[in-house]
Amino acid sequence: MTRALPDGDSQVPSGIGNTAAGRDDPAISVHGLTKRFGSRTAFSDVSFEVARGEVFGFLGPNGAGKTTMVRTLGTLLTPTAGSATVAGLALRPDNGARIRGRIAIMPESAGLYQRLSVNENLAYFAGLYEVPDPGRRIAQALASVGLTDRAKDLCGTLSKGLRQRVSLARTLLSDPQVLFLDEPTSGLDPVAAHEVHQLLDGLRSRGVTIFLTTHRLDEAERLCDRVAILNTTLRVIGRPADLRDRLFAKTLRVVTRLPLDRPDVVLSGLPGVRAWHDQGPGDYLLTVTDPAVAAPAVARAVVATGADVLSIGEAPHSLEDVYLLLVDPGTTGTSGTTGIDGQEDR
Ligand SMILES: Nc1ncnc2c1ncn2[C@@H]1O[C@H](COP(=O)(O)OP(=O)(O)OP(=O)(O)O)[C@@H](O)[C@H]1O
Repeated sequence: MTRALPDGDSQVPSGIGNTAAGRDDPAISVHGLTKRFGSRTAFSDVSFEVARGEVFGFLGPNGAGKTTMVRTLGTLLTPTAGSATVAGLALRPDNGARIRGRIAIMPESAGLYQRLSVNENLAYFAGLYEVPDPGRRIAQALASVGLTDRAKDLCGTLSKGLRQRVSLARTLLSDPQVLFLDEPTSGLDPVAAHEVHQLLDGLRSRGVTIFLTTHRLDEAERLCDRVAILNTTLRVIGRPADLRDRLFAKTLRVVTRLPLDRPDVVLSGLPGVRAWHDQGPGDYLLTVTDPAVAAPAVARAVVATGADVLSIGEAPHSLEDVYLLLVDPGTTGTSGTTGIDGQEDR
């Protein structure tokens, strides 16, 4: 699904005649993009690609540049340097209107008129976007977010989760190829957030490309094909599972009822075991090359000493571990990091 961005592939097609590219071309292609506000750098020299139909997560701490990236790719801000294509069009001022015709942005705050009904809000925005056949489009968008029966309610009377759904319906009016969602579940309770996740699953199955910023690592892990971690510069890109494997050594945790008498003798030199240390009485963390090879060997060796094994299993790392390691290395002292040499495009 993803395409590499090889060296020298920085040429963005020029000319307003850059019509939608072929199905294999990326939905978003960013090369060396930088945005500064005066002396403040929001993001610098960022490169990545998002495939068509991909759900791409953009993670980073406060002030990392996520919203600025969304606003830049959404043609609301002009980049300071670098180039990009969005929905098959070069990111240039003279392409702004055409790009906006192919994308939609859902900002962090819903931006709805509280004293207008759901229907009136959507009709207003359909007019603004010059959506053809607005009545049908509004009905479709409302059905997509499960709000058909709330169409006449005033937006001001809706819960935050329902308003977020109206906001999502608004972005669907123009039938976008690429949807930018800036923290779509910010401030929602778990049930409302789950509903938004289900809606995004529905959009994914319809082939919409989704560019999603979030602080919620569980959300990124659950929804995104790939994630990028940004902190002014891009730190890493990859599938959540690949990032965990790439950044952390595999570890096995072995817990015995009583501490082993000679763990150094028992655990050293076993197949697939590279190193070990104890985390407490009868609690051992082993760095292994392949858990499937190491676990049976470790189990046999420990049981052969007469010890009772209470549990043995792979110690998982979460996307949160990856995030903390890259964004704030001081917060992790975890074992077995393999190190990373900065940004990586796949
Ligand atoms: N219009 C602006 N003028 C000046 N500085 C700005 C402007 N917009 C953003 N910035 C600065 O750019 C940097 C990146 O901001 P941005 O809002 O993109 O971060 P973010 O990752 O979205 O943060 P958060 O997670 O807190 O929403 C910050 O230092 C911010 O203060």
